[in-house]
Amino acid sequence: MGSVMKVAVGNDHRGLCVRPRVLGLLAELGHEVHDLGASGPAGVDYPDYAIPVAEEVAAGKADRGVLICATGHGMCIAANKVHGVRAVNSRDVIDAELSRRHNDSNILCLAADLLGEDQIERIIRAWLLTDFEGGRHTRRREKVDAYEKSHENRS
Ligand SMILES: O=C(CO)[C@H](O)[C@H](O)[C@H](O)COP(=O)(O)O
Repeated sequence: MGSVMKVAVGNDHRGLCVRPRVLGLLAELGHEVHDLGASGPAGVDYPDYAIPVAEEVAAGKADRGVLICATGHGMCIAANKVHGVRAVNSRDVIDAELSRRHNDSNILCLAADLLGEDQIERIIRAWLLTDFEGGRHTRRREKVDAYEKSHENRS
């Protein structure tokens, strides 16, 4: 059992089908969930869900974020526009674990169209439990952070 975290969650219309399972899993694991996802089937736009979740994580209001759309790609692209976010789109457990161990990923994006619900659950469980390894990976992450900082407030 890992530590309890605040997890912000977002989905678009294509992620709606797995939303109940994801929210249920996070609650079952004891995490504090902030649900910012679409609750109905009407077509919506993924940036409207990715960016609020990313902003919560970047501001420290949430420790982690989980975003679900059809492919995970749109959510990942949009979330990574917010400074301080390290969003990844993971298709399997090893991929998700490596994104934590080496990249300190703080948002996990998932493809509702390409992954079954059981696979999504396995990926989320592993991602939440895996720690950042630090060491040489910190130096690399800091280079990304430094680039981001040096480009803040540029238009
Ligand atoms: O996967 C997505 C973005 O990467 C989104 O879920 C989009 O909805 C997807 O691109 C499909 O769009 P559509 O309007 O649902 O056909």
